[in-house]
Amino acid sequence: MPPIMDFDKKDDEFPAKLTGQVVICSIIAAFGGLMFGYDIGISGGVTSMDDFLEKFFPKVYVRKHRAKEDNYCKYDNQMLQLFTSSLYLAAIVCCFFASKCCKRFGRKITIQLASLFFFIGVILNAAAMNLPMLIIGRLCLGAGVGFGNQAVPLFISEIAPAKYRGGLNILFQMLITIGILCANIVNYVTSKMHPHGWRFSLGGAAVPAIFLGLGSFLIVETPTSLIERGQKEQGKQALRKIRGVYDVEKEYQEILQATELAQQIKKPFRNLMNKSSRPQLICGTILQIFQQFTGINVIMFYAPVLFQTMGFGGKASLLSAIVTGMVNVVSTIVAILGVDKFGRRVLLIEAAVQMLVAQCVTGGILAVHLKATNVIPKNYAYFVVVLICIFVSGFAWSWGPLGWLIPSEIFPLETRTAGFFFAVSMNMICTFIIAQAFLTMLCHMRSGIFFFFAVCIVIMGSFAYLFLPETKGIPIDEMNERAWKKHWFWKRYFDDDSAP
Ligand SMILES: OC[C@H]1O[C@](O)(CO)[C@@H](O)[C@@H]1O
Repeated sequence: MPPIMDFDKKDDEFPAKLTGQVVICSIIAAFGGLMFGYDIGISGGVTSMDDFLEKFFPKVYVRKHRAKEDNYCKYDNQMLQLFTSSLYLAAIVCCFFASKCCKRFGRKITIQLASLFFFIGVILNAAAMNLPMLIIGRLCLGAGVGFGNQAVPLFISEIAPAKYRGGLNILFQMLITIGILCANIVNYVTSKMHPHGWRFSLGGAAVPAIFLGLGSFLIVETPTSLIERGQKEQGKQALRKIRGVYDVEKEYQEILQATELAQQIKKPFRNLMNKSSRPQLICGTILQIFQQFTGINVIMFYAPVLFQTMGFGGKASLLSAIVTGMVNVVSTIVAILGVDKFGRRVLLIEAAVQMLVAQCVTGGILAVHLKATNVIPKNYAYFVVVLICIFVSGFAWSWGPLGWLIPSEIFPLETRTAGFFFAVSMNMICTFIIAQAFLTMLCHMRSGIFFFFAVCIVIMGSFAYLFLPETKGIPIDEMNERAWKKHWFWKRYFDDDSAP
C-alpha cells in the first residue's frame, strides 16, 4: 500500500504576502477561462435551437421533427459534431505554438494573442452566413483556446505564492465554469428570439474576449519568464512587486538557479523523454486524459440535447442545463477553498467514488426506462437531473480544476512549458474525441455509454490513489526533491538522473 504523503511540516519558505497585484493579475488572466467556458457551453444550446439547425444543418432539423425518429440517434450527424469539435482541433495545433511563444516571448504576450484570436472568431461566428464561415470562426476561437489554456495556468502558478497556488490556479477553472453557466443562461434567453437568437449567443463571446484583451495590458509578466529571457533586474523588481516584500533574495536565487539549469537544456521536448522527466510527463498527461474520460463534456456540450433525448421539451432542457451549470460553479468554489487545505489526492479520490455512483445509477435508469422513441417517466427524469448534478459537483471540486493545476506545478522549469504543452494538448485531443464521437456513441451504445465512463472512472480513481504524489504547499521549483523523489513508485526514476 503506498503511503499517503503529508508535506504539511515544511510549508512555503519564501517571504510573501498575497498581494492585490497577484489577485488582480490572476483574475484578469483567468478571463481566458471565461472565454473557453463560454465557447464550451454555447455550442450545446445553439445546436438544439431550431433556427440554427434549419440554417446550417437542415437534415438534422428534419430528423429532429420526425415523430418516429429513434431518440438516441436524432442528433447523430458528423457535421453537427464538427461544429462543436473543430474548436478543439485548432486548439491542439495552436497550443504547440503557444508553448514556444510562452517561452520565447513570455506569458503575457501569449495571453494577448489568445484574446486577438478570440475576437476574430467571435466576429466570424456571429456574422456566419454559411457552414464554412461558422467552422472557420470556431477554428479561430480554438486558436484562442490553445494560446489561452497554455499560458494562463502557467502564468498563475508562477506568480502565486506556493501557499495559495492551488486556490489561485483554480480561478482559471472557476471562470471556465462561470463561462459555461453564462452561455447556458444566454442560450435560454436567445432561444426565444427568432430567427437570429443563435447569433446573439455566439456573439456574446465578445464580452469575455474584450475583457481579456483590455485586461491583458494591465497584467505583469511573471518573474520567472523575465529572468528566463535574460531580464534579471526586471524579474527581481517584478518579484518584489507581486510578493509585496522587499527581501525576495531567496526566491529570486531559487528562480535564477532553476533558470540557469533550464538554459543548459537546449531541447526541452527531447529532455522530456529522459527517465527523470517521465513521472511528471506521465502524471500530467494522464490526468488530463482522465479529466475528459470522466464524461464531463457529454454533459457540458450536450446537456440540452441529452435532456431532449430523455423526453424533456426544448425549454426544460435548456433550463436543466442552467441548473447543472450552477452546480458546476458552486462546487468549484469548494475546490478553491479545499485544495490547499485537504490536498489534491483526497479531492480526486473522493470525487471518483461520487462520480462512479452517479454514472452507474443514471445508466441504470436510462437502460430500464428509455427505450427507443420513448420518453422516461417525469419523476425519473428529474431524478436523473439530480444524479447529473451529483456527478458534476464531484467533477467540479476535483478532476476539473486539478487537471490544470497539477500539470502546471509538477514540472521543473527546464521542461515546464514543454511538459504543460503535452498536458494541455492531451486535454484538447480527448475533448475533441468526446465532442466528435459522443452523439454517435449515444446512438450506438445507448445507455451503455454511462457504464463506459463508469469503467474509466474506476481506472482513474485507482491511478490517483496509487500513483499521484501530494503536491500541496510545495514550492514549485522544489517539486522533484520533495514530491517525486519521495514517492514510493516514482522515486526509482531518479536513481540515476543522467540515465536516458
Ligand atoms: O467544467 C467543465 C469543463 O471543464 C473542463 O474539463 C476543462 O477543465 C472542460 O473540458 C469542461 O467542459
